This record gives sequence, structure tokens and C-alpha cells, in this order.
Amino acid sequence: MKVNSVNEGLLIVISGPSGVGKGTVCSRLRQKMPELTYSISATTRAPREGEMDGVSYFFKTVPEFKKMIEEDQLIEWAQYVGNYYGTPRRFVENTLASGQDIVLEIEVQGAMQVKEKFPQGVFIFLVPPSFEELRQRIINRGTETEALLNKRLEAASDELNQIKNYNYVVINDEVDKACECIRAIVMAEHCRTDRLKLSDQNS
Ligand SMILES: Nc1ncnc2c1ncn2[C@@H]1O[C@H](COP(=O)(O)OP(=O)(O)OP(=O)(O)O)[C@@H](O)[C@H]1O
Ligand SMILES: Nc1nc2c(ncn2[C@@H]2O[C@H](COP(=O)(O)O)[C@@H](O)[C@H]2O)c(=O)[nH]1
Repeated sequence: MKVNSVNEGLLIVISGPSGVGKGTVCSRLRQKMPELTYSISATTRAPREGEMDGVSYFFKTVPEFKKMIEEDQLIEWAQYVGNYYGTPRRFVENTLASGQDIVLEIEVQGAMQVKEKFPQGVFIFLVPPSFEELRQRIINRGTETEALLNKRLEAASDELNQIKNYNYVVINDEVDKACECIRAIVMAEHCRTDRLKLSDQNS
């Protein structure tokens, strides 16, 4: 019995409202699951203290970003709280084609665009233990003005309504627990795709 030779990696989208802890969970996942590859997004937002170009994001001017859109260099893009964010296409496609799994940490509008193009992807929504905890996390992070904090919280209410469009929901009450849930999801998805490949092979 041979497993299908078409052996693309999994495209894993981790999404959820601002401040829920996507970045924190993904950086812990990098330690716990070094076998996963992580996409680096492009953005027009200004770098925060400690963020490096090409590591945290590819920081772009608005004309540079618009050129990327025109040249179809992005799998998805969205305007979020006054800035553009998008996922560079080539790196994602090359990673999947080489059989490696890739993680996209993106907001909801972009995640839904990815779902249109890659319905076979694994869509995970991170939720906070409560809306008040979400607010506190953004305040404690200390990166937003009050006006931007309110915009992010407004966006969060809409984003939480999109849960139904995701395959999995993970509560980020503790970072390690959230990572273990994601590890379990990835393992289960590998078993599922192996089963599909074997059924195709033997039908
Ligand atoms: N499980 C957790 N318990 C307590 N605090 C947490 C937890 N996860 C993340 N945080 C804290 O919450 C704040 C927001 O986390 P983080 O920046 O990772 O969120 P995010 O979802 O990536 O936000 P954004 O979408 O705005 O980039 C950070 O200060 C982080 O340390
Ligand atoms: N649609 C996309 N959203 C993205 C991408 N990269 C990051 N993000 C999301 O934007 C918000 C704000 O991020 P911040 O770094 O300014 O706090 C957050 O939800 C990120 O997950 C992307 O490529 N496309």
C-alpha cells in the first residue's frame, strides 16, 4: 500500500482578535514545534520597539505595498485599523510544495480570503478567556494609544462573530495549554490527510 506521492504540507491559519495572544502563542510554538515553518507578513504599520524588518514583518511603505498587490505577490491582504497587512505568496507556495507545514498568523478578513483559495487549510481561531481579559492584555502590552485600543476592541467584536467559519477554536487562557491544543490539531490533521491520500490511492 503506497501513500500518494502528492505530499503538500498543511497550511495552518491562526487567527483571532488583536491582543488574544496569537504572537505570543506562535513564538512559543516555534520552540515547541520547530518542524513548522512560519510565514512573515508584509505591513505598512510602523515597527514597534524591538521589531526587526524581515523577522517580525517586512515593513513597507504604502506605495510598496500597493505594488505588491498589483503584482499579485500576496495570497491575501487586508486593511486593519488603518494599515495594510498581507501574506507574501511565493514563500507560502514554495513551503507547501516542499511538503512542509506553514503557519500564517493573520486577522480574520485575510483568513477568510485564504479559506477561499485554500479550503483544505486548517483554520484555528484563538479566543481570550473573556472580553475584559482581552482588553487588559492589549493595555498591558502598552503598544496602543487609547484611540487605537478602542478601534482594535471594536474590530474584535466583529471578528468574534466569525468563529463559525473556522475548523477549531482554542482558548488562550494559558500559553502552554493553547500550544498543546494546536499540536494536537496538527497531529490529527496529518492523520486525516494521510487517510485521504490512502483512500484516493486505493479507490
Ligand atoms: N495566555 C496568556 N495569558 C496572559 N497574557 C497573555 C497570554 N497570551 C498573551 N498574553 C499577553 O497579551 C498581550 C497580547 O499578546 P500578543 O501580542 O501575542 O497578541 P496578538 O493576538 O498577537 O495581538 P495583535 O493581533 O495585536 O498582534 C501580550 O502582552 C502578551 O504577553
Ligand atoms: N490579513 C492579515 N493580517 C495580518 C497579517 N499579519 C499580521 N496580521 C494581523 O494584523 C493584526 C494587527 O497586527 P499588529 O502586529 O499590528 O498587532 C493582527 O491581528 C495580526 O495577526 C497578514 O499578513 N495578513
